[in-house]
Amino acid sequence: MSFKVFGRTTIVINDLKIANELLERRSANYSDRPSYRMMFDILQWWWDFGIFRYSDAWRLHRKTFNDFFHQKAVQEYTPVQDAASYVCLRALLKTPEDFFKHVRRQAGSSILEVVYGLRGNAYDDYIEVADKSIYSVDLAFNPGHFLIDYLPFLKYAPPWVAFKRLGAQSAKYALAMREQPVVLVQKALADGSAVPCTVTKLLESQPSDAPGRLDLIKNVSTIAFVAGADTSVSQNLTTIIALLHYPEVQKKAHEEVDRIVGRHRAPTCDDRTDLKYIEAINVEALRWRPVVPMGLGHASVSDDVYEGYFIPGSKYISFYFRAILHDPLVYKDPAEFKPERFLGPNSEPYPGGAFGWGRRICPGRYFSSNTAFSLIASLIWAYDILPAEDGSLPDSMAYTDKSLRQVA
Ligand code: HEM
Repeated sequence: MSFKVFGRTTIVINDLKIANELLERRSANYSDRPSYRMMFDILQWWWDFGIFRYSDAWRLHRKTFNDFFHQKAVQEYTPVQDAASYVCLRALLKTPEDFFKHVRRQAGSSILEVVYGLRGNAYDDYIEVADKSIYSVDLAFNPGHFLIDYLPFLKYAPPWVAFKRLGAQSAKYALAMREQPVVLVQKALADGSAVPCTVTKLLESQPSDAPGRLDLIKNVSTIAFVAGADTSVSQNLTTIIALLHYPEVQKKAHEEVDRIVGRHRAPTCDDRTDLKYIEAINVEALRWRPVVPMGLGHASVSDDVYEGYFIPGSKYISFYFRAILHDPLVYKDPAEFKPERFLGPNSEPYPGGAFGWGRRICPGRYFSSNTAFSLIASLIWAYDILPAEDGSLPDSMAYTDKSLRQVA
């Protein structure tokens, strides 16, 4: 399907076969991004390589990021993620009413510790700044939310226009969020108190006079939190909602954890290969309520033809994940939460599209799978997840309408 808004054509992919063909097999032609003018020019997220055009600058950022987050590299971080899950378990016992905050801290604090070596109160300071910037960006990723993405000349609109005022408020936080933690790490390195982390490794491994060195370090470190924290939280909250709505799934998960881990210790990421049912629960959560329901836009580089359809270059490619990941021809009873679909000899396909496709596929997916596993396995081990005392359940469809799916 395609449609035109203010002369800009958007092609919507809603079929797994087409997504695989265009975005995987022909990914050299479909790895560009549309120009996110609101984010770049107004909200000052020009450092975010997730929205860079397909270019050498993007390749350099992506490679640098990937050096720290590829499948093998993330194994080094699992003790940090497991420790964050135990902190969450204890916090839930003390103040269960702050449930959302604790689940968010598990994902956010792991990233901040791995990337900047930040611990304790430094997490709260950072969150305060980041939240103020991320709020507007969630809106800006929604196609069509800001007209400037279709009418770039609006960049010259006067400063009192609503989107400009919003931009002016949140831009200073975007820049502070990128700047402050790296400055803290530099100071810690200077006084000998730095905790080894991605930024210390980058600062120490690159010659201090290399052009653009500090910008690159700031850019790749900032994106880890902004792309990785709330996405993981969304997945984890979806899983918790599913466990409430499907008590039989929770029962099987309890049985698996009791059988394989037992009561004498809590689970860790090292149990991932053995706790297959927990693993399947996390995968099913990604399919059931995809975290980024419309993905991140791709764009074609040059003209192409697919099954007789002409696809011109520079066109915006969007996704309808619900159609792809709830296709009844691929997933039986797609509306049901059934981890079993990923187990056994006739298992259904892994919903990898939830992390995107081709050269732009989410480079944080290995890290986030550990975050999800660590939290859900620990919660199952420690608690029964039950409805409220009055028996009510959260609405399993109540999410916000932002680009990132968030429990309402
Ligand atoms: C449940 C968790 C997550 C989900 C569902 C998710 C999903 C996505 C999706 C759909 C994209 C766009 C892919 C495309 O354009 O084809 C993306 C991009 C990205 N993600 Fe994730 N993500 C998650 C966690 C993370 C984490 C933990 C990190 C970092 C540690 C991260 C870092 C990134 C980055 C840097 C990009 C931009 C890639 C590029 O443009 O080259 N993500 N993610």
